[in-house]
Amino acid sequence: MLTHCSVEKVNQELTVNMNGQRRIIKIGSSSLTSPEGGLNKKQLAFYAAELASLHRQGHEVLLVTSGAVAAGFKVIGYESRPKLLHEKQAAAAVGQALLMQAYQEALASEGIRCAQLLLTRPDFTTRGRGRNAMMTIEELLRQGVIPIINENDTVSTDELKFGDNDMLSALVANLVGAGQLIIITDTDGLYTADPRYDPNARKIERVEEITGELMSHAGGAGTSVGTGGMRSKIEAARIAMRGGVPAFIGRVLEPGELQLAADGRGKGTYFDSQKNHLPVKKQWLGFHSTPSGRVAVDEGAKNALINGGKSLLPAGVTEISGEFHPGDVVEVTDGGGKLIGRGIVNYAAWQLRAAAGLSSEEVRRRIEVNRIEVIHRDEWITLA
Ligand SMILES: Nc1ncnc2c1ncn2[C@@H]1O[C@H](COP(=O)(O)OP(=O)(O)O)[C@@H](O)[C@H]1O
Ligand SMILES: N[C@@H](CCC(=O)OP(=O)(O)O)C(=O)O
Repeated sequence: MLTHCSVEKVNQELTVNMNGQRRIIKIGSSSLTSPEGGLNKKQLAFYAAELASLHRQGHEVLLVTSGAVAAGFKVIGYESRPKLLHEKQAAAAVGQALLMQAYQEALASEGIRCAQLLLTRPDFTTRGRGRNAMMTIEELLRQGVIPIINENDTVSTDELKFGDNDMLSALVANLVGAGQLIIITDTDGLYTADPRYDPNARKIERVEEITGELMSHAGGAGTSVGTGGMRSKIEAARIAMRGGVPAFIGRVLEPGELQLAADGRGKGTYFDSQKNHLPVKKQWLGFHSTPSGRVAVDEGAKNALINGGKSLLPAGVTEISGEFHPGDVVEVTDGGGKLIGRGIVNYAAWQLRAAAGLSSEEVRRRIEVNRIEVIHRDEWITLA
């Protein structure tokens, strides 16, 4: 199967689907701050002008920006980017205000208003909160305001974190049904190896599907202020693609380059959206929900779920961990503990412990359950 184009094939094949006018732009710390800490205001003003230009072209523009920790740590008195959670939170609390002030001033000089949205993971994993965030964003866009989004670092503990803002940008892109996700970074796209270390690394212009081989090309962060590196950007692109949103990862350094990135002519790598993208319910299940437990299944059930498009029946269940109730999301693994997917479970954990390994007939005789399927195929997503 074709995974990514050869470097020779390049641009003429860029038939990226970018009909939607709604663009999510993600800017990383390394593009906005200096390694010693503090905002690079000139650079930030440049991006603001690029956003303004895109906005004037009639696009609905949403910005996901990092930089709060990097902007704030020096002001607090830390010598380098802090590692401890409470220090990062303190730095972000200082830096976020500086970051917003800088965007607000820069965009105002372009005649554009902006708004701050600070989100945490539960804003996506709890359906009502996700809807509220979406309604707010919709109203801001209707009023011509650019929403500026960052993680709410002050209240995010490690378990609640998105991981990094690359992931946040993909979740936002799916939430608002964006036409394109543009991840701006300090390198002009994805290479076959980290170009900092491998002079023979070749650029990949276009990706149709993200495979394990492609993931293996990607390394960690390039600078002391960046966090996720190329790997987290590809993960973000994967989530956007599965949600039907095409993505771009690359560099925007000269005036007009953001528009070029939006037009399919940017300096970076383009990721196609998948034709059979997931319906919203399955996106939520796969990428936004928080599993309450784990269910291991045997090989027959694994095959039925992944290849047969079938529901999971009690007979295929071998192990249960965690406490869950009907309607909760559980992770499903194979016998070796490898994740194969997630689904909405119809049993409480205690019921499933009693039903595991039994035929459906036997289960009906012994336990009162609303549905015999442990997970119905319509409430299942394969993640293997
Ligand atoms: N295969 C690869 N192709 C391109 N860049 C890579 C690759 N692997 C690792 N990188 C590194 O990822 C860095 C970008 O990630 P990061 O430092 O987290 O930036 P940001 O702050 O923009 O999120 C690049 O500077 C680059 O050195
Ligand atoms: N919320 C953090 C984001 C950290 C982060 O993800 O950074 P990056 O890898 O530069 O996008 C901040 O604003 O500092």
